[in-house]
Amino acid sequence: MVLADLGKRINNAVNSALSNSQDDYTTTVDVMLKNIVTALLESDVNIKLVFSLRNNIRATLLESKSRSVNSAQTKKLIQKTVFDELCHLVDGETQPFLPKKRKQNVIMFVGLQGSGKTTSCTKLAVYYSKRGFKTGLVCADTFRAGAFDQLKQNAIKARIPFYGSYTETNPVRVAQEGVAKFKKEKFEVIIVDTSGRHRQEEELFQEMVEISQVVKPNQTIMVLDASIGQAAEQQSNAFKESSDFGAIILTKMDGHAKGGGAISAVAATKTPIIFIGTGEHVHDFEKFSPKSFVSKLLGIGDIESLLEHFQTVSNKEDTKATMENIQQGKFTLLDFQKQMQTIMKMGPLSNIANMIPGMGNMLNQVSEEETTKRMKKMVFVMDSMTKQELESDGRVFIDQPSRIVRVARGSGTSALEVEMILMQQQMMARMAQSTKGGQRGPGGMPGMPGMPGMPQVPGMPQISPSMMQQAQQKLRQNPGMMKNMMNMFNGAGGPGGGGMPSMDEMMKMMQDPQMQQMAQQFGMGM
Ligand SMILES: Nc1nc2c(ncn2[C@@H]2O[C@H](COP(=O)(O)OP(=O)(O)OP(=O)(O)O)[C@@H](O)[C@H]2O)c(=O)[nH]1
Repeated sequence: MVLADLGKRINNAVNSALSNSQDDYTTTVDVMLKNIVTALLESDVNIKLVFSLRNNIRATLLESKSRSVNSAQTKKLIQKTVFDELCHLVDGETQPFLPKKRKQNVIMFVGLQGSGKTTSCTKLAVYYSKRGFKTGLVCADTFRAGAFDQLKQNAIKARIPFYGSYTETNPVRVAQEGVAKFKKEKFEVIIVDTSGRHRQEEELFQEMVEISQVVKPNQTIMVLDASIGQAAEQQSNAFKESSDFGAIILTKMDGHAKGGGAISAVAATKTPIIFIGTGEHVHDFEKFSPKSFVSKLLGIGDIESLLEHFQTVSNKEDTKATMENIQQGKFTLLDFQKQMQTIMKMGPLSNIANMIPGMGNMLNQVSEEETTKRMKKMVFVMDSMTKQELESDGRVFIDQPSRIVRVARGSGTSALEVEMILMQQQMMARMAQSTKGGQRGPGGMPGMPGMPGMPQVPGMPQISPSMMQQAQQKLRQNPGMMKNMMNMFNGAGGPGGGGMPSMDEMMKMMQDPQMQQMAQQFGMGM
């Protein structure tokens, strides 16, 4: 998200206030606010909204009894007040409609041409379909040549049933027939894509009114391109007059620094933003919640979104099989392959890293391109294994090293690269073994790819023997560090400790300065 820069600037402003021991409390608050205000205005957030945020933060902080910025209580108050006010800035404070299971929910899309309507229709269809709703897509865009083909291609790729016509030119009739067909077939979510025009024409508004009258949507969603920044407010007001939409999807949040302006402008209209589009791929779609958004913006991480995202891209059957294996203390190469494929489907790694507390800068270590290349190689290696090898615990390769050479040849990699993958799978298998019998739960995040073995996040530098030696030397020179680390691991794994850390524990460790120092020495950025 391009908004990372805004988040960094706000963070810097807060952090320098927290560490300021020279100025008095009021001056510290004012300097912090000046920096936050400048950052928000430069991100195209409406000036009135920015000043209201500034006044609210100032009033809350100056009302506080404590006047020393050094007190832990004041520090907490500063952080909490800024966080809450940023949430308030992007919160429409209205609850959107939520489709109900075993009911027929019709959702109609409206928006200008090129805003990302068709793409978002498919993304939403995939979202609901992955959550067990029987979902269908109707293309009522008869205006743009190729619109039906676009929706059809997207729908086929995503395996979503669709309806449209190459010959019918009346969009109202297509919408009516499509919805009627899906209703008859007991579909639970029926999404209707309508045509967009390049400007807000009377004719377009009339068409939307007519379609709405025949399909009687339970929810109308307006799609807005975030790159228009605060102009989003004016555009959504213009649409509101003819189409009573109850929710907004903001697209192209990946490509524009003005996204913050668009979100706050829309929130000011009290229409809930339900999703944001963060790329062209069908899975580049995030459920919008003010807290999650601000957490990610400030680099606090957002496990909720990560799990949401994982649920959308993962194959339920595969995840279930892997979880069953882990519970029995197994982690086969096939499990590893499936997890890798899921990670690859999760979209740009920087998006994922941003959701994990403390991992936002992981990719600074290795470029995104290089990371993806390494991950692809891992998938190629596993694709070159036989079914029997994949379903094994990996020891067949240790017994017959000639298999390693064969796989390396088949995947265009080296024997060393194959060995590295086997080593990673073995490490995960050992962790699975340690969780056997449910004594400590699966550890890490259930079914979360790569998570049980955080140090093996693909793309992160591998630990070479010489790095290990250096780290050991550093540990010998600094026994306190070792003790601290041991304590952390011994305390992990729930009551009794000594086990695999849970996700929460893992996150705490990752944020611990000593752990971060350790990780640097091992050549792994956190
Ligand atoms: N980067 C990025 N591109 C997006 C996003 N959503 C859609 N797009 C791209 O925006 C372009 C327009 O998207 P469409 O879905 O065709 O737009 P539309 O609103 O249906 O357009 P009409 O059918 O002409 O009204 C396409 O190239 C999409 O791939 C997003 O969230 N991020």
